Amino acid sequence: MKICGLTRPGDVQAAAEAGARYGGFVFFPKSPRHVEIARARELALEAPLGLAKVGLVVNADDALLDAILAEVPLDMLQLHGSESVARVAEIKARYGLPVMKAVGVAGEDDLEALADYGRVADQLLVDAKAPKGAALPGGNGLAFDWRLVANRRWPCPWMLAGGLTPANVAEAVALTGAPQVDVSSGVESAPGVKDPARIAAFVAAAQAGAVEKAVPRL
Ligand SMILES: O=C(O)c1ccccc1N[C@@H]1O[C@H](COP(=O)(O)O)[C@@H](O)[C@H]1O
Repeated sequence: MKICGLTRPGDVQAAAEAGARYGGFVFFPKSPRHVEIARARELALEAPLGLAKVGLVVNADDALLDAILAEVPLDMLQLHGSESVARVAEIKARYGLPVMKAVGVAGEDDLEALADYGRVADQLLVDAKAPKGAALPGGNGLAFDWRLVANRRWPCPWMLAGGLTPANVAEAVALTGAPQVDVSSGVESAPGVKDPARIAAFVAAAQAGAVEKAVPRL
């Protein structure tokens, strides 16, 4: 499980204590979850072992990636813009870190891109496609039709994202068979403010969904 958009030390602790395996830091100034590099460094240094630190960027150039990685000890990069397949491969080679590519899904036509990116990325993040004109390419609290990706396999591991909440994540996991899930706005009390109780409820519900998938109720 990944909890994205951590901005305060308490968020990092809450994610780790709930059992999340990944914590995300957003480097995108338009986002209410944006963190400056110095702040992200402090948060990353406080993260307990076992919580992989993911840096989320949107169409970042090398200068920005150089600046982030010079300061912040990240374990993975999440590319959440319109980066091409070639750019994903370039970033992976240049920085030597695992790369997760986010792909927005609204219909069947979007699934081909997942296969293409899946051949170069280490992970795929299958998110809802942002509406035209949206300020953010993700983190909008919008879900897509999960039946589109039910029981799908791609060349690399994948995470389901987009509009997940403590109330719907069990159903999303049970329906899709997603091996991992990612959430941002669904575990907040206000934009950019994570809620420890919602984080704990989300992780517990996602685990319940995985059990439901493995052992369906009769
Ligand atoms: O969280 C953000 O602010 C954000 C900004 C820019 C790109 C992506 C962002 N978040 C990612 O989007 C998914 C879905 O978010 P939500 O759960 O629907 O709010 C999230 O998992 C983040 O990885």
